[in-house]
Amino acid sequence: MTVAQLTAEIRRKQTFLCIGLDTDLDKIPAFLKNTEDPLFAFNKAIIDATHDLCVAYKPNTAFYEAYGSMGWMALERTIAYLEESYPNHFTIADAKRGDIGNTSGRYARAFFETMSFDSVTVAPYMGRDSVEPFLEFEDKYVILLALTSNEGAFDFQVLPAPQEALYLQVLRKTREYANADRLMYVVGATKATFLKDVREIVPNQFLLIPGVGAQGGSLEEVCKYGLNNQVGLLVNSSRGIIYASGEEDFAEAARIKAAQLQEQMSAILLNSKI
Ligand SMILES: O=C(O)c1cc(=O)[nH]c(=O)n1[C@@H]1O[C@H](COP(=O)(O)O)[C@@H](O)[C@H]1O
Repeated sequence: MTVAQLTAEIRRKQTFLCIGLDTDLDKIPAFLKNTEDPLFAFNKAIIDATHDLCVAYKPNTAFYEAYGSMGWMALERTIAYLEESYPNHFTIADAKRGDIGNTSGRYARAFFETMSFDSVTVAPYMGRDSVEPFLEFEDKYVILLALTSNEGAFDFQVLPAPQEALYLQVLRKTREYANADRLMYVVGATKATFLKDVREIVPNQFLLIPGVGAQGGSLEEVCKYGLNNQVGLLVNSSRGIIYASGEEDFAEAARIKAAQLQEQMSAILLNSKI
């Protein structure tokens, strides 16, 4: 899926919501746990209940890797189901990878070829040759960590390096990478005011914004500083949507939470005339 198609879907559906599939066996409803593939059964129900309210899904691979081959199989089934049933949704493998070039190339193959994700999250710490192998794939995107939502982001990401904060240098430097048009960036919703500086360096790139919902970030603040004239945002919520209920009504409860965010997004798009 291309960025142009993603933007068209955002406009058509009036939503830039990404739903995080951080599917945790300890949190899913008890009645699903005895089924043959509980992680996939949960994901399928959430996806079927919310697909018209969002434009993207982001499984975080940690939640699947934690269960070994059973978890990885559920991840494969989830991406295959999305590709088959909802091919107009943008898919993000939240894997936060990045290694020497030779190894990054294998990670890229895992997520873009063996599985058919549209994008993968990548840590920029190892620099150009750790990121560029991911950028070689046509119509596939790399979402680079710029300023993350957690408290520890202040340990390194904002340090002067030396002229400006490291996360701003990450943005500036990576614009020079081969196929930089396939780069998107992560900025945490908990750091919404920083988006002003981010947008000065990357006015046109898509930003993935996690941290509304369970982490307390504000959608209004994110939009105030982060929207561009093509929208340019994917705002993710995981726990705040998928664990709205731990009972049999979990999928309907997730739909209600997703609908609340979609309505707010639709109103923001209308007011800002984007
Ligand atoms: O790359 C990410 O998606 C990510 C970056 C970041 O800075 N903060 C962050 O929370 N995330 C991920 O976004 C999701 C947030 O989940 P909730 O806090 O439950 O909405 C988790 O999968 C996190 O790993």
